[in-house]
Amino acid sequence: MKPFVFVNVAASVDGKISNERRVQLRISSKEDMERVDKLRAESDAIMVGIGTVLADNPKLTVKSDELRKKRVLEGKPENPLRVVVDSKARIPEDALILNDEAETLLAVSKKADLEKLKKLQEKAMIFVAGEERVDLSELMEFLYHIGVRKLMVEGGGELIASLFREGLVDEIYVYYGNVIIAGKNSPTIADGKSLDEPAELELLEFKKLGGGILTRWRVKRKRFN
Ligand SMILES: NC(=O)C1=CN([C@@H]2O[C@H](COP(=O)(O)OP(=O)(O)OC[C@H]3O[C@@H](n4cnc5c(N)ncnc54)[C@H](OP(=O)(O)O)[C@@H]3O)[C@@H](O)[C@H]2O)C=CC1
Ligand SMILES: Nc1nc(O)c(N)c(N[C@@H]2O[C@H](COP(=O)(O)O)[C@@H](O)[C@H]2O)n1
Repeated sequence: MKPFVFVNVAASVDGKISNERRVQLRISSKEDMERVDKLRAESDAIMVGIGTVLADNPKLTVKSDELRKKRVLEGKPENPLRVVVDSKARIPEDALILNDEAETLLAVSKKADLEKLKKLQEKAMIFVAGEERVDLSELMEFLYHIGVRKLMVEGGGELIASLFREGLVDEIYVYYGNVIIAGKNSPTIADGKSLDEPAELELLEFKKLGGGILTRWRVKRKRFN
């Protein structure tokens, strides 16, 4: 069993999610950021890859006081669980995602350094899955087991591509901001190795939002290799 998995990313019109320096760029409009905050508040967990943590140093918390209060009234923690996919435990010990505003699960592989894990254990739950890289299917089963039913994936491109390759994505939201970023080496919505066959999607929704366009897609067929 696995949670319902949806991806949310903001891309330029040319499909980039950052530039060649891989710095955090604001692509979403104010209206889109509010939508993203609602999606976070409705989720049980929010996942990112270590590339995103190293580039952006995100907190992945719900920003609206009202939405956090609503979660508490519903008997949930103020913020969803944060999940970092990080085979070798490269996460800096002072990463904001390890702060005490929310619980964090660090998913590592057997390659992770045990001494570093001992230190990180004070700040995050550790889950080991996979020999070299984190075994994403095993991680999904574990998340379901601990009660995660709705998982939001916020990037980056390499993690998103792996999730598609393994047939783990149910839906994807792409917000196209009104910008062009360019750059052959700029990260895109799905990076890493290309899929053997393209993943087929069904368009569920599109609308103008702020200066850009919000699209929502369902993954029609899950296995591509
Ligand atoms: N505009 C937007 O909406 C967003 C933009 N971004 C941007 O994206 C960029 C970061 O993306 P990217 O560099 O692709 O990094 P990711 O966040 O996708 O992390 C990728 C890393 O995760 C680790 N990993 C562990 N197991 C797996 C697995 N099974 N499959 C895939 N990855 C795995 C790998 O490192 P290891 O082998 O060491 O474990 C890998 O290099 C930044 O520039 C950031 O600003 C990010 C999120 C959203
Ligand atoms: N939806 C969206 N729009 C953008 O323009 C973005 N740059 C991102 N980035 C994602 O949000 C994370 C930052 O979260 P916090 O504000 O620190 O809570 C960042 O790491 C990306 O995953 N998203």
